[in-house]
Amino acid sequence: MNTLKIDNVSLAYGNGYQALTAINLEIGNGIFGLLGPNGAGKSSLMKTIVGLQRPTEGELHFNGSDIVKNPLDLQKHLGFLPQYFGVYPKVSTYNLLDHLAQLKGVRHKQQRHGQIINLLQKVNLLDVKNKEVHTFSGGMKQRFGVAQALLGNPKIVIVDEPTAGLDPEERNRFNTLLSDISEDIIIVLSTHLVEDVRNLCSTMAIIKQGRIVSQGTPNDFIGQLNKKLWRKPIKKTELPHIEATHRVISKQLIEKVMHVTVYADDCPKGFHGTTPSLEDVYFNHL
Ligand SMILES: Nc1ncnc2c1ncn2[C@@H]1O[C@H](COP(=O)(O)OP(=O)(O)OP(=O)(O)O)[C@@H](O)[C@H]1O
Repeated sequence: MNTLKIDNVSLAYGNGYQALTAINLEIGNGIFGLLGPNGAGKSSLMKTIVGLQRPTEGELHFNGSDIVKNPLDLQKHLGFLPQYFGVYPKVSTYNLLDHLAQLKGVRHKQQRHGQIINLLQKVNLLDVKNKEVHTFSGGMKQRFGVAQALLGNPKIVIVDEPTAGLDPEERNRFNTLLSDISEDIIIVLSTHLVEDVRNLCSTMAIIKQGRIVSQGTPNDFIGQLNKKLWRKPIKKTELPHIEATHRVISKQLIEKVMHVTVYADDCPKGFHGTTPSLEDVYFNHL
């Protein structure tokens, strides 16, 4: 079992901006979802974990090792899948993976070959191993991204907004792949897509303005809202009054009719009970 322990971590940038405040998280094998809106501090936390930023305060340990003092103790076990890839040089998929594997320290040619073929099979790109990556579709590029992140058998993989821009089929395929590889390693998934967290993550935290506002399992989160959410279809003109008198969690257009969901201990007049979703939890915390 791998462990990443984040104790009381704060980060202020050079201009004085406080991006993270007193973050405490303990993460084990499996997919951990870090959910938050744009600007909440997800990338700042990822950069601090991988050692690109030194925290202003607090400690980080990976498998017992102090990774603020010795970032390499995490970096040599790290795979990273960024949101977007840059432009690839005009080399084949196989050769690019071979080059990246060498950079990751996989020295023996035979060992590299075995790993690359195995990974290409896993991400379903073996048939196109001689094609250049820049000719791939978005989904194929993301699967290539998984293969490069897994070179050198990492113990922790950081994934930043991985399904942005993928069609539903590719997104499904990608999520299944991520789920398959997560058994023996830590995957930290940073995203603002609630559905991905719901489908993939065994544990999760919501980050807002640099602070963790809640953490637990998706089911715990949803359980907190049981029998607390009420819904009804409304005319748009009714919305200001409802917002002034209720705690509105979300507004959704269904077949052009606005449906409003509110939080309350008892069912407000004219509303009916609705089953909470992780999205409701997210909106409730924001
Ligand atoms: N180098 C920097 N110097 C100063 N402020 C920064 C720096 N990098 C990020 N910030 C600020 O820190 C805050 C958090 O940014 P961060 O990129 O961590 O958010 P995020 O949750 O990853 O957002 P997004 O989903 O948009 O990438 C933002 O207000 C951002 O402007």
